[in-house]
Amino acid sequence: MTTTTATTPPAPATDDTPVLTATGVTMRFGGLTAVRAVDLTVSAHEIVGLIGPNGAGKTTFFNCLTGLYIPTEGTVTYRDTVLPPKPHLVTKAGVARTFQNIRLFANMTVLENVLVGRHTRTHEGLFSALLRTPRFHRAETASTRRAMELLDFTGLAPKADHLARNLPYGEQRKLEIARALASDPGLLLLDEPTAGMNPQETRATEALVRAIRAQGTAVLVIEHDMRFIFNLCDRVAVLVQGEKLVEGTSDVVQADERVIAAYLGTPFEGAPGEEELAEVEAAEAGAGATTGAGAGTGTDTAGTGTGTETAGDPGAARTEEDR
Ligand SMILES: Nc1ncnc2c1ncn2[C@@H]1O[C@H](COP(=O)(O)OP(=O)(O)OP(=O)(O)O)[C@@H](O)[C@H]1O
Repeated sequence: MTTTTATTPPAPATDDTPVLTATGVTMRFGGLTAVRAVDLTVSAHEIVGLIGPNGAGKTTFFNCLTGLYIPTEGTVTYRDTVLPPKPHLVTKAGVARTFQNIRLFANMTVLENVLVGRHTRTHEGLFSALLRTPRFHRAETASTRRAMELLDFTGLAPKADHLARNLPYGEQRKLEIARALASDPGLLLLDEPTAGMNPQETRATEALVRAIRAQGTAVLVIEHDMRFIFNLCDRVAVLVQGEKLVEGTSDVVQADERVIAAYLGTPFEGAPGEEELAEVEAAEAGAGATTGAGAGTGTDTAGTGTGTETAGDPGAARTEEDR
């Protein structure tokens, strides 16, 4: 089994083959154009960031990529095949995602949540399941083995039997990622994976995303934490009022005056991450804690006590069962 560590995995060999190609994607809601003629590619082994102010159209763009919305105009292809406008078929094609507001099955165990994410990769029908055929048992065993590998990978294996709703907030976010990975995606879309996390959890998530890429899955990530984005991403695209303003490496985007004016404000001083590093190291020294993408912090950073709410958007906090 593979376990992630805080050590940064070596960057994989460059591969310019695009896995995702969005061309001229436009999404209108009545008179509002939320996304306007956006082009974006993500290559195999790339980590690409999508940033922009609130309401810029980032999540709407994700929804267009993943079949939740049918774009008013434009096309989205994954490995040269146009993606169907149905979320489960998009997942089956190889594109998985997490949501800004955590969507777990709160009353199912951690392992069961990941097994749900496996369903697009299993082919056993209802008949086979009802009769509990040997073929069904073999498929079930293989799914459980893969789910446990993913829990090990994300550091959640010791909590496989816990109910999802009892996990601390940061671990719920990790579980969402483990569940998305269960469909064996070639591209993973993460919508604000560190929202509500403390610096230690954010750093662990950064290591986890690198480890995901090292295993061959490209990543497109929306995030408001600019240090996370600029430390992590090979390329960053900036959306403002539905349009792509700039796209480039972290250095190029951070220095772009239009991006500073529209979104970033004052440029960073000093190397990104230094402040967090000092903060994390102080916390770790104090707590004698282990670090690493796989190490859950056990901290309920949302401060909700329930483990089911999101910090940034409490009104929107919900689980699959709430809907
Ligand atoms: N289903 C919808 N119907 C109507 N308008 C919508 C819908 N979804 C999003 N919008 C609008 O589209 C615009 C873009 O919203 P979106 O949520 O994509 O922005 P965002 O960049 O993800 O913002 P945030 O960073 O706050 O999550 C907003 O003006 C929003 O109100």
